[in-house]
Amino acid sequence: METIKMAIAKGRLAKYSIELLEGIGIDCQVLKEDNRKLIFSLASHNIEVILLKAADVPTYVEHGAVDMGIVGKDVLMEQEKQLYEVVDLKFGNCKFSVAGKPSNANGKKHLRVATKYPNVTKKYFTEKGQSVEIIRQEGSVELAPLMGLSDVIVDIVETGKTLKENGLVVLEDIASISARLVLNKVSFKTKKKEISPIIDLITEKVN
Ligand SMILES: Nc1ncnc2c1ncn2[C@@H]1O[C@H](COP(=O)(O)OP(=O)(O)OP(=O)(O)O)[C@@H](O)[C@H]1O
Ligand SMILES: O=P(O)(O)OC[C@H]1O[C@H](OP(=O)(O)OP(=O)(O)O)[C@H](O)[C@@H]1O
Repeated sequence: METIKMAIAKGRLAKYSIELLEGIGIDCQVLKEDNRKLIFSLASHNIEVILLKAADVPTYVEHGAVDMGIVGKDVLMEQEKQLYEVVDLKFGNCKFSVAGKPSNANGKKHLRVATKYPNVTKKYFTEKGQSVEIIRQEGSVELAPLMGLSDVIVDIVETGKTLKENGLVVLEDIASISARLVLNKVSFKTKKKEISPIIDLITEKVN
């Protein structure tokens, strides 16, 4: 049996990803130990797990550095990498929205939009025929309209708390987001025997 290499996003999705693997009978105790290791061998199932930044998961999967990965749909939409998206894991639920001050800039000919997701933003407004200037941010995107840097933002909304506490409102919803199981296209063929049972168990577990 060949080893299956799996990438899991650190951060918000890690805990749920580990719970999912445990839910299908894979012992993940080593992943819960408080250390700085990044590669973990789940020997009982011949699986190697690597932990990395969410935004790097599709790169590892596309290049075949790992066979499969767990990552948010937001990251997949932004990056549009060549990989197979096989299961909606139904955790990490949130959405992409356009948000701004209640007295928003709708109707403006040219909209300034602050975001961590320039590609998603560009695609959305292009499809609407709205001309935009995209102002790339690394975080705390909600600040931009408050400080006059942008007219609106495109960001992730989960509970809506961040928007509310900063006096912003959702103006338009763009897409629903949840975590996805993704596969390298070559591994799907060459390691089908090892990968298929895991996909089946995960599919059964989340549905
Ligand atoms: N409220 C939320 N804000 C951001 N991401 C969320 C939220 N709820 C669920 N998610 C999901 O969790 C993933 C982000 O988790 P993580 O904590 O790694 O994010 P991050 O803040 O983008 O990380 P980083 O610090 O690496 O920039 C997203 O890709 C998304 O799919
Ligand atoms: O609707 P809510 O439940 O309030 O969640 C949404 C917020 O969470 C994320 O920010 P994050 O915590 O990742 O910080 P960031 O601003 O540094 O991106 C996102 O960018 C929103 O700001």
